[in-house]
Amino acid sequence: MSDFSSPEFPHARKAAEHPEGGASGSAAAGREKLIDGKAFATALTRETAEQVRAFHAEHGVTPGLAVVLVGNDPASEVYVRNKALQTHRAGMRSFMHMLPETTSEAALLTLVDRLNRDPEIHGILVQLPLPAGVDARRVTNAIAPEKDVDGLGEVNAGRLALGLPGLVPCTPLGCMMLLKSAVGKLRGLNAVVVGASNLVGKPMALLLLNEGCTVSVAHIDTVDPQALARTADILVVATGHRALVTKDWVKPGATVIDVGITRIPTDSGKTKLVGDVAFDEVAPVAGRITPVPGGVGPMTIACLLRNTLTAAKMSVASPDVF
Ligand SMILES: Nc1nc(=O)c2c([nH]1)NC[C@@H]1CN(c3ccc(C(=O)N[C@@H](CCC(=O)O)C(=O)O)cc3)C=[N+]21
Repeated sequence: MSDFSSPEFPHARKAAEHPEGGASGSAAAGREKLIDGKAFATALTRETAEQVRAFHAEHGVTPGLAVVLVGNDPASEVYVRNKALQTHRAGMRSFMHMLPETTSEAALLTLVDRLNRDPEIHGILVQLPLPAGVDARRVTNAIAPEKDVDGLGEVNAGRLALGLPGLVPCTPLGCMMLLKSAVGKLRGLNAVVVGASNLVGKPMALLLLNEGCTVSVAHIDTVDPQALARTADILVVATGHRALVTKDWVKPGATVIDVGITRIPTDSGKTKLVGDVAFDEVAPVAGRITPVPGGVGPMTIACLLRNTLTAAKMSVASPDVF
């Protein structure tokens, strides 16, 4: 069972094992500062796969994840296929529903209802954003709370706000794991979350609060987000504005978690992924920092698999949580 106040961190490496590189900007110091989300995610998924095997041996149940994608945005399709691949790699079953852009809200609600009743499915994720004309809140909320592996429905969001056990949104959960690994004890630290979305910013702020941080949230109406960010021992950035956070936003030694992912064209005619943090100038100032790609993104998928296993475990334990 997930516990908002004390998530398990199976691969947490203590901060002591990672001596700080100081505020110098050498390439070597830069590498030491990196928080390797990709490696962490690989280890976490390996452990999830082991637990899936043990769970199957004990209960004869294989965890199943249903992913619903509406429309044909190429980037989303790649991402959803990657999820399916990883799901199989972890020994789980994957049920893909790729629907046309013209899919109605009623059709989506009918599908979600069917998935809710399907005993082979333990986790349901409806990829966001949904097309205009579909009420995303209504669809998200139609997912049964015990299958809501995105943690975005009102029941799980409410449980997070109350500090009760439940399913935690994957991206913030992944960020917390990386933070625990990089920083160790979070209690008493100043945390600033830049961005107040329901998907990342708000649940992130609540998780940090539940861990004993003093939390501030900067958002679109915040008068001086830079000054606020500079008070942060822990700075989490999730705005979707690339390179928003420059070195002047960061207190020397702070731990910086970059959630943003924007795909931009390169000079050679290809594309590359960049974050919300101007990595090259912030890395020398930060104590520890996540890269993009290879930081938070891989953790999101690893946590989705972990949440699916958690949901499958709950389905056999018939817990009194929901
Ligand atoms: N209901 C819902 N839940 C989500 O969690 C959700 C969603 N809708 N809609 C779209 C966003 C986006 N998202 C990503 C997850 C992993 C990577 C990821 O693995 N990124 C790799 C790079 C992948 C690449 O190369 O394209 C990385 O950062 O290293 C990216 C993006 C989850 N989202």
